[in-house]
Amino acid sequence: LPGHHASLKRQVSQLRPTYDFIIIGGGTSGLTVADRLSEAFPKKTVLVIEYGDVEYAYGSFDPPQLWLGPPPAQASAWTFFSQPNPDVNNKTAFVKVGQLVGGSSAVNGQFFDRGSRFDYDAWTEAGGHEFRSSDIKWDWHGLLPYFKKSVTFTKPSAELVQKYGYTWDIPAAYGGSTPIHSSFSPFQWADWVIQRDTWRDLGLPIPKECAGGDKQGICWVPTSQHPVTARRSHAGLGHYADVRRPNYDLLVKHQVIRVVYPKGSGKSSSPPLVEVRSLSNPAQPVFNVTAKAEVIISAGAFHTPTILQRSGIGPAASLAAAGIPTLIDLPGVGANLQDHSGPGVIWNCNPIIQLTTITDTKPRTFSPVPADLLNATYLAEATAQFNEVPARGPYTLALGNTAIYVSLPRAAPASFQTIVSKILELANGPLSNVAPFFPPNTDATILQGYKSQLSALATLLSNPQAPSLETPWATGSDPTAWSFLLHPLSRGFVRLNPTDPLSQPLLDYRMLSNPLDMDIHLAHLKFLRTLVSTPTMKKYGAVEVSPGAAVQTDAQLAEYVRAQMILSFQHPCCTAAMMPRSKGGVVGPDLKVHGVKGIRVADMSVMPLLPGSHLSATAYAVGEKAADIIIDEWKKSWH
Ligand SMILES: Cc1cc2nc3c(=O)[nH]c(=O)nc-3n(C[C@H](O)[C@H](O)[C@H](O)COP(=O)(O)OP(=O)(O)OC[C@H]3O[C@@H](n4cnc5c(N)ncnc54)[C@H](O)[C@@H]3O)c2cc1C
Repeated sequence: LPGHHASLKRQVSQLRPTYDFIIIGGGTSGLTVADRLSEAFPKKTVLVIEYGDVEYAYGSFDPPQLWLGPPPAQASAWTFFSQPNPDVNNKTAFVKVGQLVGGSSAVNGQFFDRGSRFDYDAWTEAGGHEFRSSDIKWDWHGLLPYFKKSVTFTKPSAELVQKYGYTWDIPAAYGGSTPIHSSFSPFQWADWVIQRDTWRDLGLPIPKECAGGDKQGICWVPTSQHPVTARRSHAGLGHYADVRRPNYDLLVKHQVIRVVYPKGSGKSSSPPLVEVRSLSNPAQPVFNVTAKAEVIISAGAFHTPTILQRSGIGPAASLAAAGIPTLIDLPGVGANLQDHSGPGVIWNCNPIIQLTTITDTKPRTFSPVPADLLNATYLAEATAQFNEVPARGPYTLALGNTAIYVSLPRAAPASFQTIVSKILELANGPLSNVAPFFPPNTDATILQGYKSQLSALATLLSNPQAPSLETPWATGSDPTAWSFLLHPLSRGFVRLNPTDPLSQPLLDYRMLSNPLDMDIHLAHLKFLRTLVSTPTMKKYGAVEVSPGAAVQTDAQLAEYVRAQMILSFQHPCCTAAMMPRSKGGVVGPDLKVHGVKGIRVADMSVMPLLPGSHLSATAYAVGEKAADIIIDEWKKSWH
């Protein structure tokens, strides 16, 4: 990112006396909101306060050498280890979060998909009748215009279409012209056809477009990538660096401590002040920045609830434990943590395995394959290709751009009804039936909201068109089909560290605390294990390596899940959920925090339920919709 943008501020002394809007967190959703508000109100001022810096991001796949080794120590991402998960052999979740201008969009795997229409419809269903009367709708129809607006999709060249068979449908899914780019990589590994043919053998449909709400079968997923340079497109570029607007300031290397109401004004008077501290000069006293209109918190699923809790907005007991006076007892702040998780199924295929040995001179069936990156010459070549303008080669593929999406009725025709009935039993039963999935003394409003969520999830999981399993397939030495549990039933939480509330929060994922998640994992795994019998896998001599022939019974498979599952696929969310207050919610459909004035939340923490997708496309859409809601409201009051 260009470091000398006129609006870039490094000291609070460089700020204006006041701002109309203050946005906390210069990440995916936050910068989207900032861009739109500064555009809509040229005479009003917008300040974004960001913890990290304006810098080149180490992404998941750039610089490329990171792919194979551990990432170097870097300032551009936080790494978290959760508390141990008792139901998963006490394993801890390892989670990364972007800490720079652009937030997680600047370091993620660039897989740029959206959930299915049913995932977003479930948000409305979970909100229940309290939200049904709202004019603001967060269902698929309410979000689609913002999905479309939030990106510019560029269709691939005729040559790439010919080579790989990429498909898309612009009217169904795209049409926007925002400088956040979605395009297809110019590269595929040669063995990608094994995946395609295997999935085809299973009879899965191949939709022309999976971003238009109907996401079932074998999907091409674009990459968040510039169509010409083939390099990462992210919020820091599209919603900050590319924007030249005199009313838009960005303060970097400052941590927002809390939002605080001016003395004597009380929580009902708006707007609060934002208290910040310098990270580059810790000796500097904390500083209050004044917002004349409102404050929007967009610090992501871990830090948004932390900032609210430091502001005295959260569960009274944990605030007290951290020595923070309660402004408003809102038990849902930090609760409802969800993430994608799952184990993989691994095969050994003759033509691929023979390539894992660099010195192997046997004739190749496919070339190149990811294992070639173990060869220093190929690695250097791939790196050089990535550094060309436009970039070429394997690193432009980032995380990959295909996955299959399968519903529970399709994956487990014989058992899905039993699973769904058990979920419905919980949804319709007493609170005491769901209480064991939560820590002792969990507030009744949270349990009530959880029952509403279960009801919506039962609808979702019984829908043959709504995916419950995502499988991105990693080729390479051993082809692996990862089994993403798209709609988890277990809930974790994020709490302030009571001994040091300014440090990183404590995460408790509580994975598999609802044992029905295990039933769904088993259903997914059993489905994936059938792949080995497809004609394509047989043709390549595939043998299941893991779970392996010895794992047959449900009990053995469950042990396999506990031993092998990855606890976070880097999609934490839902910790300031858009649910009624009576259901443990934190914000309403207008994204205002329940019970206080002048504070909204706009980021991945507002989702009540995790959609069946990677999250960045939804984060942009949430930012776009949040901005529209805010603009609409202030336009009315300023005219
Ligand atoms: C390693 C990784 C891989 C991923 N892969 C993919 C993928 O391939 N595809 C996909 O779609 N999604 C992926 N995701 C998820 C997706 O990128 C995120 O869910 C999404 O970008 C989150 O957006 P957000 O606006 O909620 O938060 P973020 O974009 O994380 O923004 C939050 C911002 O707030 C700042 N902040 C936090 N606390 C404070 C504070 N106290 N004061 C000031 N600023 C603060 C942070 O520094 C950050 O910049 C991945 C994420 C990670 C981390």
